[in-house]
Amino acid sequence: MPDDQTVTCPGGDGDTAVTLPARPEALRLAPEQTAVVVIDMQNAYASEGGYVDLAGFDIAGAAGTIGKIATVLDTARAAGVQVIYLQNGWDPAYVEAGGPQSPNFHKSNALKTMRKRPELAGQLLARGGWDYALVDALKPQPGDISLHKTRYSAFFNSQLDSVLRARGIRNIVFVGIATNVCVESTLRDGFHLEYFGVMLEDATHHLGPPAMQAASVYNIEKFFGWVSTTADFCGSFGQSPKE
Ligand SMILES: NC(=O)N/C=C\C(=O)O
Repeated sequence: MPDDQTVTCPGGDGDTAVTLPARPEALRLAPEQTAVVVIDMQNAYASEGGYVDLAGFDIAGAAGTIGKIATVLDTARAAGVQVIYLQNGWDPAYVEAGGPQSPNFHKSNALKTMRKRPELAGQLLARGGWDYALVDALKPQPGDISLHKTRYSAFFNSQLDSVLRARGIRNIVFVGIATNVCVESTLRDGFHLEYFGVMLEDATHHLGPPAMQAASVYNIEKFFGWVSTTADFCGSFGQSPKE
């Protein structure tokens, strides 16, 4: 019977389900129908000398998310929750980025930074380069899935939807950078594709002023999904050892 305090997500009425404390409601989640999606934990977004640092954003808070995400992923793997990494960027010739006919050409701060500083051309978010690579502390483990994306939403022109559907996964736990850009874009698209999305607020980091993190948390809690924490995720799924 549905109640206002707990939402039973797909699979959440089965024997394996755990209760994840979250806002505005707790969630009943089955590990085998849940994935942790790690958004863009690349040097570009989390390391000094990476794209967002060079573009002038404050990345001081980004390092703190790395340890939180590592803890979440250890717990997820032990509980049988699928881990999926996304990496944002383009081919080294930037064909996938689009030219002047694409809004991405005009809005991507990576492309704009490279146009302003030609000595950086070919370095930012180019597949195969350091900037595109995942941070050393968060390398995929056997059984994890790695996917590429070329725009903010991980659902757009990627394999994410089919990878999830092929495994019967309907619930997504989001961690990564940036809360207000790629995390929120993906969670919103997931909502429209009927995925249940929950963001771990202390395992994400925003781009721009702190109000951006608060705005995304508000949007997600109020309109698109649920918000929880690393400690609550680990407390819930840590009780759920894989068979
Ligand atoms: N990963 C992200 O949220 N990216 C945000 C901006 C960009 O990629 O330019």
